[in-house]
Amino acid sequence: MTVSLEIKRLPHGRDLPLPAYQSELAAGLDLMAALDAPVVLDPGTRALIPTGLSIALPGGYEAQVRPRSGLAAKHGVTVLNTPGTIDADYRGEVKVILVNLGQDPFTVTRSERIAQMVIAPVLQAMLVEVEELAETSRGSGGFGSTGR
Ligand SMILES: O=c1ccn([C@H]2C[C@H](O)[C@@H](COP(=O)(O)OP(=O)(O)OP(=O)(O)O)O2)c(=O)[nH]1
Ligand SMILES: [Mg+2]
Repeated sequence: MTVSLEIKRLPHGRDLPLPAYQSELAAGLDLMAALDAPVVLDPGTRALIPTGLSIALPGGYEAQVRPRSGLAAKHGVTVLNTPGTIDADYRGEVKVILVNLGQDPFTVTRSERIAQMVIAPVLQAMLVEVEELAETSRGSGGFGSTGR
């Protein structure tokens, strides 16, 4: 299924290619770092990485900013707030909060693919406040109540 997405390259990202699906049926558009200078992520630290892009999603959709498994598996580098949420009414720059959970410093360089953006439908809930909720057999059991 496809949906059209308005995307704008910001001045500091104008020379970078647009994000792209890396295979025919890929779910995520890879996002690149639009950095002027490399950023060193020491172990246990995070950084807000610009992508040089802003987008206008159609109403009823969100974009999720997710880690790339290669960076996570090889370097322990992931997206801190995964999945990051891009609201349909956000017009600012898409940014990625990278965190280094590995043991070695990791250097992020310009044009490096740092995360991926998945476009997904969202429902907004219409809240209906009640005094009592419908009963279920689970009830308030959770957090391992069914065993390991
Ligand atoms: O990984 C992310 C997460 C968010 N955003 C942008 C788009 C999103 O629409 C906006 C707000 O994000 P969110 O709602 O997660 O953050 P908040 O802390 O609740 O900020 P706000 O009060 O602006 O909603 O920030 C990003 O660029 N990258
Ligand atoms: Mg918010």
